[in-house]
Amino acid sequence: MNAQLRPAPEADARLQAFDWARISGELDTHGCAMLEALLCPQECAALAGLYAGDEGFRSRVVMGRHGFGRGEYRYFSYPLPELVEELRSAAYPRLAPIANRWNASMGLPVRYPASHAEFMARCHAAGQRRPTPLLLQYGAGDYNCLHQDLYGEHVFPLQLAILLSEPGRDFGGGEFVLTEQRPRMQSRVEVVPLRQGDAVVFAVHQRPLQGTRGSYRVTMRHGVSRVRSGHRHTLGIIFHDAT
Ligand SMILES: O=C(O)CCC(=O)C(=O)O
Ligand SMILES: [Fe+2]
Repeated sequence: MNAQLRPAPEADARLQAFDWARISGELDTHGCAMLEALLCPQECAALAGLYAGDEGFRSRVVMGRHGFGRGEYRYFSYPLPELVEELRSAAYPRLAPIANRWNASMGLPVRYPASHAEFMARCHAAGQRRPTPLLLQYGAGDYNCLHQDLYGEHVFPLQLAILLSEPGRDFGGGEFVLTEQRPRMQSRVEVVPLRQGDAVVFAVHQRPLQGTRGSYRVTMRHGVSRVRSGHRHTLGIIFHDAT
């Protein structure tokens, strides 16, 4: 990798501290893995605080207007806040080998380049130029329906969500949930017990599942259960851009 393609050293070192063999194993087994305390409380508060500002976003979506749930989110504009940009480019090279392994085992031909800059070039060349990292904001009664963050032909199959608020103190309810729909079987649900600053890395839409008769594809969706009290903010880092 040349210098321009290399992720920022600070974010890279922070991610390096996690046990990637464990994360990779949990992704294979469960379709998600936690990265505890990826951000400190000050960083969480600073990021959540951006939500109310007038700058740095390309659009705002009120979920209730689209049947997406209740609550709202804003997509960042480029240039992304430094920390978001750094985490996106530093997390990607650790996830690309997992994504490539998953595609190989699902019989999918797409392979992902080693650096996020190279993957961005692929997205941008295909007209997917709009940034997808976002901040979400929920109040009492809000929720996020099960969904998949697909924004065009090019999809990176893993994404990150970082909880910026502290459960029990800032909000109640509002659990991050994932469902896994297996062919001709009943669906499985997973609740991810995030605390403030924790990240979850999870499958965007499909993942391979090792069965007794080989590997098959399962369909994943994620969402947030009803926030029962208080306010909850999340940072979402999606690696493909949008049309
Ligand atoms: O608020 C959450 O925890 C879920 C956010 C989400 O849907 C995403 O980051 O893609
Ligand atoms: Fe999402």
